[in-house]
Parts: sequence; C-alpha cells; structure tokens
Amino acid sequence: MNTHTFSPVSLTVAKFGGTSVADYAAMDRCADIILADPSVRVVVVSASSGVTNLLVALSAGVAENDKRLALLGQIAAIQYQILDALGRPAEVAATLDQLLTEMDKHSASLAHLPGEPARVDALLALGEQCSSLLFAELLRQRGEPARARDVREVMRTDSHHGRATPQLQELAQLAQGRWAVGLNAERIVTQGFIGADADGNTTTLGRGGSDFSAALLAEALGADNLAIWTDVDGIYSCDPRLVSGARPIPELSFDEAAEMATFGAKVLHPATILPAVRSGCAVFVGCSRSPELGGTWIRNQTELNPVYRAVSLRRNQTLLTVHSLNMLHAQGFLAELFAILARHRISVDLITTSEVSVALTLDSTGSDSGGRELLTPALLEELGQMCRVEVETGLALVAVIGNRIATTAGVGKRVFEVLENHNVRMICQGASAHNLCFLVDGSEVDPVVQELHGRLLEQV
Ligand SMILES: Nc1ncnc2c1ncn2[C@@H]1O[C@H](COP(=O)(O)OP(=O)(O)O)[C@@H](O)[C@H]1O
Ligand SMILES: N[C@@H](CC(=O)OP(=O)(O)O)C(=O)O
Repeated sequence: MNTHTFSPVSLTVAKFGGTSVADYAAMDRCADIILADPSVRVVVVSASSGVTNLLVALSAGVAENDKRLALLGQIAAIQYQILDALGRPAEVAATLDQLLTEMDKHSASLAHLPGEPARVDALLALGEQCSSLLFAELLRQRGEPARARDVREVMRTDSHHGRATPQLQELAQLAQGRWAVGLNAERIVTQGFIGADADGNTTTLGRGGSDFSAALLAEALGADNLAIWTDVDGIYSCDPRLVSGARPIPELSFDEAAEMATFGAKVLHPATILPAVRSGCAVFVGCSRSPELGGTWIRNQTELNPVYRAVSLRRNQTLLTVHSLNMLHAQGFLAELFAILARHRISVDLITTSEVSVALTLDSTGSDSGGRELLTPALLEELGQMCRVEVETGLALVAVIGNRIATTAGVGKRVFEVLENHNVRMICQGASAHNLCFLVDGSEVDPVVQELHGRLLEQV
C-alpha cells in the first residue's frame, strides 16, 4: 500500500483477516504494516485462522467430552503459540485463560442444549476476543501505544443472533462518543464479526462478517480509508484458487466491487461496500504477507470501465420455485409471497417469473450452507398454503461482472457459447448494468467458470 497517500490527519480503519493473524509471525507482519502508516488508528481483527470453524463445531453440541476437549485443545494451541512468542506476559496470559475458560463453559453447556442462539454467539465471539487481546500486546511490545477495546462498547445491533443487523445511528453515536476522542493517543485494536444488542447480549454478524464490522466502524468514525488486509494481493478477476489465469484488478468501482462480493468473491463480505459508499470512504484490499505487491483500490469512479471485469461464483445455492394457477392475471400474489418471505427474514436474491410460477434464490450472506437453513418448516408450510413449492439444492451461481453488460451487443452469445453442453437452470440479465448471472448444477461449475474466464478475460 502506498503509505504516502495519507496525510497525517487522515484516518484509516485497517482490518486483518484470519490468515493475517493466524500465528505470531503473521501478526508481526501486520504490525509492520500498521507501524508504517500513522493514519491507521483503528485495527479490526478476525479470529486466528481456523478458530471460528472450531468454535462452530463446538457450538453444534459435542456430547462426547473427549472430543469436545480435543477441539478446545486445538484452539488453545493456536492461541498459546502466540502468547508464548510474546513471552507470556502475566496480565495477558490471565485474560486469555479467562477467555478459554469461557469457551469451555459455553461449549459444555451447548453439548446438552445444542444450537441455543444466544450462547452460540457468546461462544463464537470468543475467537476475536482472543486474537485482539494478543495483537494489541504485540503492538505494545513493538513500542506502539495500543489498547484492545471491546467492540461491544460501540457495535450496537438488533437481537437477531447469528445474523444480527447493526443499528447505525446508535453505532455512530457510541463510536463518536466513546472512541473518536482518544484515537490520536493510542491505536485501538478491536474485534470484527461481533456486536451487542441494547441489553448487552453478545451477537454476531454472520460468517465472514469482520470486513463488514470494519466498514461500519470506518463509517461511524468518518474514516477516509478502509484497508482490508488478507491473503491475496487484491481482488482478482476470479478466485485465484480456482482459475490460474485470474489477475488482480488495480481499481474497481463501488458498483463492480459490490456485485463481485454479492456474487461470491469471498475476499470481500457482501455488506462491506454499502457503508463505504454511504460515507465516501475509499477501500483498499491487499495482502498482509506481501504489502509491497499493492492491491485493489475501490472508489466511486475508475479510469477504466471494461465490459468484462470478472467472473464470480457462489456454491451451495438453493432454488425455491413456487407455482400457482391463482397467479394468472391476479393482483397482489407477488406482494403476498414477498410478505411471507419478509416475515421469515428472508431476503430474496435473484428472481425470475412466468405467469404461473416464480423462481428465486435466497440471499445467503453470512451463512455456511448457502441459506438452506433459512427454509424452515414453518416457512414452507406457510408458502404451501398459497402455492405448490419446490426446493432444489446443490446448484451454483455464476456471475459475469463488468460494465454496460445489459446494453452491449454480443455479451449473451459469448457467455452462452461456453454453456452449450450444460443445463442452465435460471438466467438473470437486464436488471443490472453490471452483471449477467445464471445457475448451473454444482458439479459442473468449476469447468464452466474456468472456460468462461478464459474466453472473456484471458483472450486478447
Ligand atoms: N475474486 C477474488 N479475488 C481474490 N480472492 C478471492 C476472489 N474470490 C474468492 N477469493 C478467495 O478469497 C480468499 C480471501 O478471503 P478470506 O479467506 O475470507 O480472507 P480473510 O480470512 O483475510 O478474511 C482468497 O484466498 C481467495 O481464495
Ligand atoms: N472469524 C469470523 C469472521 C471473519 O470475518 O473471519 P475472516 O476475516 O477470517 O473471514 C469467521 O470466520 O466467520
């Protein structure tokens, strides 16, 4: 990242993801980045890599005590590696032990009452509490005034455990009142992913939610820049783990980045862009292991606006199709359908309609399973009273992202040539200038994406 672009009075919120704080060496590299940039006053960390997954496994209720203790042991080993490298300072060691004891207590309780939402959130939140505690100590040992502060002091949410909604006004008031004043004196290290409701109960924002937390804090504090430090040197034209010809994109518009995140570019949580757009904060994505490689800047406007920018994919998609002859020439059917979905807190993602059926995918942001769990028996029963319902799982959503997609001749032909031998289950095109997307069977998606990327983005 070019540190010279920041004036001394500007404010950057920097977020470091799980791999960036995976162990002591990784955390130490993050400290280099922070110390090189005086504008970074708020540091948001995720749990060390692997810890949230282990906590999720515990939250499902591990009844066999040996197995439960083994999972706790794996978490403790990750945290103690860092604590040991820090020389086991007594106060930090004592606080870490308290957090690990809480993990033990909550996981023991969930072994008998699996999935209890408030307790699950209390358990999941402990990963970020451990990493922020250790990272603040590391910064202090590097000679930098820094304090771990509990994000629940400011990150007010509703009480919807597992997928809480931030309360923006309260968050802004609390962040301005409690954090803004002291920012020049010491850097704040805080937790992504977690928040608290008005009664002080711990909540979480959904899997991968630390980017979102950092964007919300940047907005609440009026930051100039939000830096997302991760394990890739920017946002690529496709997931580099899947497509070897994918290339980093130096500059993206907010619109393009939002589409990419929504349609599966895991490097950015889908909700990250909106707070940045609202507050006019520029977003940088770079690699904490190799900051010298630069990264992607996301801004309101970009110099280049190519038709084809990227291909994204989302696995594990669920398609809900509702059929009813009552829909024929009727008024209000869709309104009723959406009212039911809204009552069950389901946000519709893609939608296509015919005279007698509606097919839709679910917004599965923050879900590990593509939103399958959102289709509760109560919802299906209510829908079943007004129409015939079909649920298909195991699909994958592919999105071609760029500019003027809906108004450029030949886009459909180039995309669908690749799909000649595949069954396309649903197509959405036309509503957005920035994407064309379709569903295919999950087992076919890798070659489809590789070939599409090759044709649209690798051929000159
Ligand atoms: N278009 C893309 N550009 C870059 N990375 C992508 C893209 N799509 C998916 N990814 C994946 O996102 C990963 C980084 O996201 P994530 O693992 O959530 O990071 P962190 O733990 O830092 O939050 C990368 O390792 C990469 O495999
Ligand atoms: N630790 C949380 C939140 C998060 O955003 O993590 P990461 O930044 O490593 O994706 C999770 O794994 O869901």
